[in-house]
Amino acid sequence: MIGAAGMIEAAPAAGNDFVTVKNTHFARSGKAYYIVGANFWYGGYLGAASGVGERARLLKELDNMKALGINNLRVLAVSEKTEMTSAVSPATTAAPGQYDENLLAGLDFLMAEVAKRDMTVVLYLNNFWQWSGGMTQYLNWFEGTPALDPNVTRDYETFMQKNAGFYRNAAAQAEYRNVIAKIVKRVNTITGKPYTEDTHILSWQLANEPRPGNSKSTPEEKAVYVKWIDDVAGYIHSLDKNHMVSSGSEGLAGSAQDAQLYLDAHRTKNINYLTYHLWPKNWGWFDSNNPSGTWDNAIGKSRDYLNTHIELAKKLGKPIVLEEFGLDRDGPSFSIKATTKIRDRFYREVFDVISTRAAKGDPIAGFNFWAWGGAGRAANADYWWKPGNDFVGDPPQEEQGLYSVFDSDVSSLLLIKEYADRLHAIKR
Ligand SMILES: O=C1NC[C@H](CO)[C@@H](O)[C@@H]1O
Repeated sequence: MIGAAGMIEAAPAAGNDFVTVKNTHFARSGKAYYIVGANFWYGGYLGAASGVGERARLLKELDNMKALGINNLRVLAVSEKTEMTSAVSPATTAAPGQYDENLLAGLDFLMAEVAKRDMTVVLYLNNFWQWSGGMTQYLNWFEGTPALDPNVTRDYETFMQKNAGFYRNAAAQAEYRNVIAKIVKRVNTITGKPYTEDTHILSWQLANEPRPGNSKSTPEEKAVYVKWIDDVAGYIHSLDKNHMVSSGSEGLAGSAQDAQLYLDAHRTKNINYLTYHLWPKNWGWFDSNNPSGTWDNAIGKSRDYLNTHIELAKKLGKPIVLEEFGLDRDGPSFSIKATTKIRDRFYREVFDVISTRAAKGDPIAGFNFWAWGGAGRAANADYWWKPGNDFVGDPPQEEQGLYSVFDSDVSSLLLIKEYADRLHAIKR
């Protein structure tokens, strides 16, 4: 369609209303809206017209996800240029005020194609981790400290404690707000539509997995974190009256295991719904070199984690989205040839808890598995990403194949389809 502005307009999609919160659920065009989602951090990268862009692949990935019943994508909106080898390049912003228009237009293209398929997108505006530059890169710009790559320092506790300095650094926060305004107030160069008017954006998200500090976060760090979430979410709402805002929190694992902190950080009216993530291997509950010996521990703790957060959502009276979860391939192996029997069993366990409690009316808004690898393939024998390689579900700070769900993982895709159908069938 050629719109009045002479711009190419996406065909009007079915549900042309914003997703909103209705009591403790999502609603859209008067109906319940459940997220059956994929993490697709690189969706905007594939949409670029040149350089890293692979628009033909993007269209195929979106069609394949749509066919499975996937209706939502969680996407990195902004990356920061950095010296760190564990980070993606190129980056959306090379320095304060300098932007890569090719990548920004890639996000435009993604949003235009998402609209044609009536999907929705959660766009996160920063990253607590280093794989897109993120908060440590802001501190390099404004504190002059080296951007810290935990893959190099092997010291996550120090990384997390120093990264929390981002919330207190006034110059970094000012630039972060400039970047937020750059994206939120953008006009899509493909459709001519302002992002604030795009009903296919489900929400803006402060960052990927923001944490208050490390596992020993102090009361002062926690107070700074709670205020940061409230202030930045309020700032986004001041720019955009239409869309929801979420934090991107992992839940208790990202809140120093402090439930009161998680509640305090998400009580504000500026946070419209809750998020949590589930990582049994990352958190040491599951040892993929000893699967039979650690499975019971992993699945028991995972079920507890799921149910605990649904209960926390009840306490706050807000919907909650499980927006990341994953497990590695059998072996363990990064190879696409490896089977995924254990991961499929884990996915089914997670889906069963989510779909059963959603059907009962619990404040569940859906899930996003981590992460869509699709047609992407690891390029190097050591499975590490290098500039120019395919993008897969695993960002550059992890082996390419660790948690990705590829288009050849048929058993996993069928499982996702099975549970997509279940969630979409829930009537509220
Ligand atoms: O946000 C995230 N959570 C866990 C993923 C897998 O380890 C990781 O790749 C990503 O940084």
